[in-house]
Amino acid sequence: MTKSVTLRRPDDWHLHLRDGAMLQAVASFSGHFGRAIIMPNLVPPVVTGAQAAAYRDRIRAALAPEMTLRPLMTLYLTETSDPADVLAAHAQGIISAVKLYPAGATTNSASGVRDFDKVRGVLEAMAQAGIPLCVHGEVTDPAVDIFDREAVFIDRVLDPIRRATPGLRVVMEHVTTSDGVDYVAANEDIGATITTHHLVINRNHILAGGIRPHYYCLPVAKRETHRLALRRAATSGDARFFLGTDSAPHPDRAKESACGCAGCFTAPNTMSILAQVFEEEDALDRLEGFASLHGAGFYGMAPNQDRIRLVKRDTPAAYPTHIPAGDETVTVFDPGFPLYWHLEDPA
Ligand SMILES: NC(=O)N[C@@H](CC(=O)O)C(=O)O
Ligand SMILES: [Zn+2]
Ligand SMILES: [Zn+2]
Repeated sequence: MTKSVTLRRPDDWHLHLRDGAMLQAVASFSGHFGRAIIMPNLVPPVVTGAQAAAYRDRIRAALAPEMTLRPLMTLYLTETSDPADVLAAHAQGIISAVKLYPAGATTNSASGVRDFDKVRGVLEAMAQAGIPLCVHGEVTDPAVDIFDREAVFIDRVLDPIRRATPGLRVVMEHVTTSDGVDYVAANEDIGATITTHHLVINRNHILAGGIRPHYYCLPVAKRETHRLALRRAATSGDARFFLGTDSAPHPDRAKESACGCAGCFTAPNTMSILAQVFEEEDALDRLEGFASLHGAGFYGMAPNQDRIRLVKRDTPAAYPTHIPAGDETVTVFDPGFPLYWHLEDPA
């Protein structure tokens, strides 16, 4: 008997679409989502409401008319961000959230925050207005081991910010550790996105038997116990955990380098991989919550009205291993197993 699962159309609560030729190349691969929170770490970053509106329009123009994706924009928080501009952009419906990058923590984060006291005014205004703060949760202290940077961030930065700013709604983006999962599960006014790739790979995939740049992302994948904790959280039914693919395309040239950059491009095969993961966890009935309901609930939005169907067939689903992007190529995330779950859209 053919296995299948029908879901409300899923949303992606953490997505990088880039700009220019890369935007043109990758946008359609996320076209089947209902909505996506678009990350603002362009060069230069999306800092003002006007920049966010212009970027939103470039994204809309890159999507074919039949695509369902609606971009939900974010502002990149800097130490000089103007609370009035943030509030106005939200009041005008241009932005859905603000993104906090600790300076130097990840791709294009140089304009991020060094001194968290400097953004206190913006965070207080956001708490008042109910604007969520999306956080890249890693410290940048070179003395802290890269595998510990998420756990240390919770103690040194995230928890103090939340205590100092009651009512601030925080999304711990791309949570990668059991420490992160436990912190979210124990608190209110907080949610967490979990990526597709962190449900599949642990740190061995990056380093054992040769260095594999296409599995390198930030936060870096941790040891197996953490991957298992993420799987439990994603399949738990707890509404604080929801899908944010963090699909983050880079040209192969930039990843296959002596100093390769961080990011996995998972947009093309995310739904097939997630169906496989949830089937392995005997939790296919919870995929809809994770991918289609919990995130919308956190952001105070209704679920999408229409549905998609995932069908398990005898033959693997076809997806490209690489895609062209201008003069470059981008490698699609390889989960390391064949994908028998096919996306049927509409259901
Ligand atoms: N996740 C990544 O490894 N990279 C992201 C940035 C980010 O989300 O931290 C990117 O923009 O390439
Ligand atoms: Zn990040
Ligand atoms: Zn990201």
